Amino acid sequence: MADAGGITKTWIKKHVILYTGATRHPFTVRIRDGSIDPSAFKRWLAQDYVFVREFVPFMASVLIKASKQSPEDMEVVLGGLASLSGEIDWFKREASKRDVSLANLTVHNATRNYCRLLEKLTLPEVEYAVAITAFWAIEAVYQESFAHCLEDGNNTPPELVEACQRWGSPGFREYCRSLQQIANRCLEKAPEHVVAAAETTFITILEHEIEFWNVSSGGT
Ligand SMILES: Cc1ncc(CO)c(N)n1
Repeated sequence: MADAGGITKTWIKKHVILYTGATRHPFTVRIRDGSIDPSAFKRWLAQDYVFVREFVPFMASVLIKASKQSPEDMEVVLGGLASLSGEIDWFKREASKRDVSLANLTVHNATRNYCRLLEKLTLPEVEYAVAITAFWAIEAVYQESFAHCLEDGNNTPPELVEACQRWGSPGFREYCRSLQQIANRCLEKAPEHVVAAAETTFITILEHEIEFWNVSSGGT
């Protein structure tokens, strides 16, 4: 990924085991190999619908913090927030196509725990540098995971290509790069304790992403 370098790039290297665990998880590698079990994809679809609905207030909280920092930051975050309305519609259409009910869903523990983290990160006392780093990390994991399903040599089932393109497209890669640049700039100016909190949050997000993929793969 042509990333923005900076502090976040050093964290990707420092925590490469976790980062690889989140961005090359068996769930998405099976999509790329064409060996994904349809029931696993349906499980992921339902759980990610729950996640994306919780992602909205978190992104709104980042937008508020960004608006106090810089007009450019606010516009990048606003672009992401604006796309969520269409994303929720996409989940509903996909669920309907695949006979996945989005009503009375069983919310798995990994999904519930990840949503609880989002709620904590939404709080006003969470520093902007921590919040924007979290936002970038969450988006970057999906970007790298699904871009891999579209790269040369993939055997991704045709009916799953659109899902992979949602997060694996060059446009989404550029959006993630913009978020990474903002995070790097904030971290360069941040006091040490804030940088430490952002790194801890980065690690925690990778752990939650791995647990979330595990559920889709049939884990607990
Ligand atoms: C669990 C999860 N992480 C990241 C994204 C990217 O928005 C998503 N849709 N779901």
